Amino acid sequence: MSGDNELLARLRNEQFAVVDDFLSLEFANKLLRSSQELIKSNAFKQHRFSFGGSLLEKPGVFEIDLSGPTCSKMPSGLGAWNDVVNDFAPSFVKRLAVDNALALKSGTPAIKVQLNTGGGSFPWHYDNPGPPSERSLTCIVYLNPNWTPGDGGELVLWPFLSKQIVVPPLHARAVLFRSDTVLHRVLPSKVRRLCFTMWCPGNAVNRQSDVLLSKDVLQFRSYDEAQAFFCQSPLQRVLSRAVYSEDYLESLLECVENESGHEKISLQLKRSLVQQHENNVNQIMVKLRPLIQEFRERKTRREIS
Ligand SMILES: O=C(O)CCC(=O)C(=O)O
Ligand SMILES: [Fe+2]
Repeated sequence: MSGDNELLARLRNEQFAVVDDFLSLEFANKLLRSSQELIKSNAFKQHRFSFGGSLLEKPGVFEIDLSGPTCSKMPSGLGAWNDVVNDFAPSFVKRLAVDNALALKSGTPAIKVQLNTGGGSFPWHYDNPGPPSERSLTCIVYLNPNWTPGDGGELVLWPFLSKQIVVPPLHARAVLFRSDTVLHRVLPSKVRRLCFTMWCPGNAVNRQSDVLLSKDVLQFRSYDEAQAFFCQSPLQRVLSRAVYSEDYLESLLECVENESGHEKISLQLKRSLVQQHENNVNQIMVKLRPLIQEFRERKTRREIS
């Protein structure tokens, strides 16, 4: 239990935590074997995501939604994944339910098993981008006993205006973070890479003060004070795409243009993604230009220091 308290303190103070040996080696290996059965029976489906009104494929990323209606009908069954759904995940949520800030809802969280191959990546994003999402805590668990540097597939966390943290997807390692304040991406994976994610919903996410950037909120006495505020507030999501504009676009194109897909995206789709991204950024700039410019400068200073 003291382990849980330490974990919760880290989540409160830093908004993320990396936990090695999160699973026993025996359980991690069992999950790996069940995943291999599921791969053989073609149970993993193409991952899709929406951007600017289009539903796009992430080439090289496949998944099984363990909360979905189809998973009980898997040809070979879920094997050890049943233990995650019925026992491991709900007891994990129960252990962390003491934390008032996360205010986790009890029960089984949403769970996804994910397979990346041949260059599959994720662009910069928040797992909880705003209402109607109820995600409070993300917990990703990696199942890659043979991962070595050079394989790619690292998770990169980017706490607001802070340094990037690159996390190798090592076997039985978990990465936990607040779904509404931790910007992150996944680097292209050159080898087969497995993980599962538990998204735990909370009762206290996306309150008005987390989504509405009013004039009252913007009464800062200094940019240092503003930075300290946005670092810990989900309101950073309003600014993030403009502050990290180049990084968002570069990672988005890297993700959808991955050539392991059936065909390269058309020039027309690429243009419309760039346009949509620029529209989003301009909408933020029109309202908050001085603040964004200052934060962009602070970001650059951090990168070169
Ligand atoms: O594959 C990972 O390490 C994380 C994937 C992710 O960010 C997501 O599913 O939202
Ligand atoms: Fe994510």
